[in-house]
Amino acid sequence: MQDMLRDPSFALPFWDFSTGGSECDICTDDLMGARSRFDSTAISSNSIFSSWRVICESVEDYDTLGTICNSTESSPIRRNPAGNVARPMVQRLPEAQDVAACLEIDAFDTPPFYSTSSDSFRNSIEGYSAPEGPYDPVVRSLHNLAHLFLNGTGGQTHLSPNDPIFLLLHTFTDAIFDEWLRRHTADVSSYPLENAPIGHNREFNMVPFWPPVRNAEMFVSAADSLGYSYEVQWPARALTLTQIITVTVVAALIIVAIVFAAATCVVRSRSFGTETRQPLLGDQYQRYDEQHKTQSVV
Ligand SMILES: O=C1C=c2cc(C(=O)O)[nH]c2=CC1=O
Repeated sequence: MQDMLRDPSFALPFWDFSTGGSECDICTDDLMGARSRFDSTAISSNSIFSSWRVICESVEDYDTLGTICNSTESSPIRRNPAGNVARPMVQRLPEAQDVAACLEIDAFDTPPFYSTSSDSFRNSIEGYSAPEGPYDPVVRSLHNLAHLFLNGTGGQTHLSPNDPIFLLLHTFTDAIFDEWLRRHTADVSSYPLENAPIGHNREFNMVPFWPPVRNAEMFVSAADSLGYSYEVQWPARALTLTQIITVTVVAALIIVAIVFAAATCVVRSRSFGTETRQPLLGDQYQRYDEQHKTQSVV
């Protein structure tokens, strides 16, 4: 893209959604559009995106027209970040620690290679399992949570690409995948060969790319496949409770050992000091009688 644009400074932006807060930090008029002051679910008229219109809004048309989308424009983009009062769990964005936890999962995917998989990096980053891996039907995390947080056009699967935040949300999601590939030096053999949902097995084509691209071909870093890399400051993993306890116990033992050693030194130096100040001849002392070759205490 840099070559096509003849702009070596061109870069794909990403939205680090792992801020843990209830603010959409990119929802400002100089970026993706602030909230309208007159309608809490609309984009401010100061933003170019307030004039954007949603296409492919009618799911019913998919069936009746026999086409995926006829490109007719309908309503404006809706967005009400953190505003889903009926679902408090999606009122806060993922935490940086969620990203760190997800990056630690070893297996790319686990049976049944579905939204119910546990200990699967794929399902964790997608956001259907807890970031650490266990599947929980109630949980929404990372990518899914970022979508649902937007609470509007960007939160509905068939509409979300209409909100320009979609691109930024997905470049960050892809950056996490890229970092996972780097950390785990993942081999394509960890990508399920069969039994994943249609389109998701290793040798299946990625719809809708043309010419066809197989999933296996994209299981390499962005630098190797597409010639770009991400500039992200990855969060360090917080210590687990076991690690905290271990560190605390070891630190306590070291402190006890130091205190004991110091106390021993003090006691020794004190007793040494007392000894040195003892009179050479005390009240009693030994006397040697040269004449009788005997010793006696006086
Ligand atoms: O656009 C999307 C909207 C989503 C909502 C969920 C959910 O977990 O309920 N997941 C989504 C993925 C999307 O891509």
